[in-house]
Amino acid sequence: ETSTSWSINDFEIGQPLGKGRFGYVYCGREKRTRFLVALKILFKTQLKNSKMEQQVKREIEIQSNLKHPNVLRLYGFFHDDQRIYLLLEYAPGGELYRRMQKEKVLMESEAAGLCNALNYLHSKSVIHRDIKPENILVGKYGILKLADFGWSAESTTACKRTTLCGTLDYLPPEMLDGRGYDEKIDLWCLGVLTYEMIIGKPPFDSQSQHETIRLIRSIELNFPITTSHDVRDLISKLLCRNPIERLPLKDVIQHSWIVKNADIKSIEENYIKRKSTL
Ligand SMILES: Cc1cc(Nc2nc(/C=C/c3ccccc3)nc3cc(N4CCN(C)CC4)ccc23)n[nH]1
Repeated sequence: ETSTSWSINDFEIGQPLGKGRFGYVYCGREKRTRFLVALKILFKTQLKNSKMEQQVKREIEIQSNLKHPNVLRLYGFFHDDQRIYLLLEYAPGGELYRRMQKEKVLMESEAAGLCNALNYLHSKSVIHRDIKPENILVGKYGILKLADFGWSAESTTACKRTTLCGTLDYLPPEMLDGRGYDEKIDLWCLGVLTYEMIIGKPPFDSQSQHETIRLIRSIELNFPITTSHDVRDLISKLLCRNPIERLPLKDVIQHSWIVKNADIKSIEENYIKRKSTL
């Protein structure tokens, strides 16, 4: 936590983990302590051309003072004449959406952890605005880590990006109607994401984007018969067309399903138990 100024020479760079919008993310290790990190390397020239310096500055400001087990830590940053380096927490489980493709459904406890993260963000008046499996990493014991704050806070470009990337599944009705949105958008996305993690596909999934939009507008919610009553109850209270009817986070984290599933300890215990049965 000291304000030491790091340099790239303090780290051994491992294999690239992925390519973000403005540069690569590598696994890295701090030489002295052998502490694993994820190094997000951004090129200054690219940022300048796309006027993204503000965006990156905001990502750094927001994420560096967020400290929560379900929010990916930004430990610090440094730069040299060509690059900016973000020192991010290393999540050994990889990307959630890849894991969902492999394992189809997750443990209810892991999905519940996200509500705690969201509640924490809103208590710090941060709106994530882009909650979907692509922006979530899997930490130790399967604990989910909300990442990628490049689109949070006031940035209005989020919705353009979401539609650009074609993942309509997470768009709430107010965005489809071009109305304004506020932090209640995160509640809608939490409902969609919880549904997708428990059931294995998004609630308004369909072959055509047109049909998805129709389903979002009409909020046709169908649950498999195996879905537990309490998670149905929670999801139905989050996926309300009218944002003010959505269950506020303070009630979400007291919901029977969350209380039963959310605490980190039970996630760790379940995870270790599950690992031993595999
Ligand atoms: C910031 C960060 C990443 C991270 N960990 C990981 N990120 C990414 C993919 C990252 C990425 C980054 C930018 C764009 C696209 C993907 N992939 C990962 C893949 C991992 N493995 C090990 C576990 N295997 C099951 C899957 C492959 C482990 C950690 C990963 N911790 N902290």
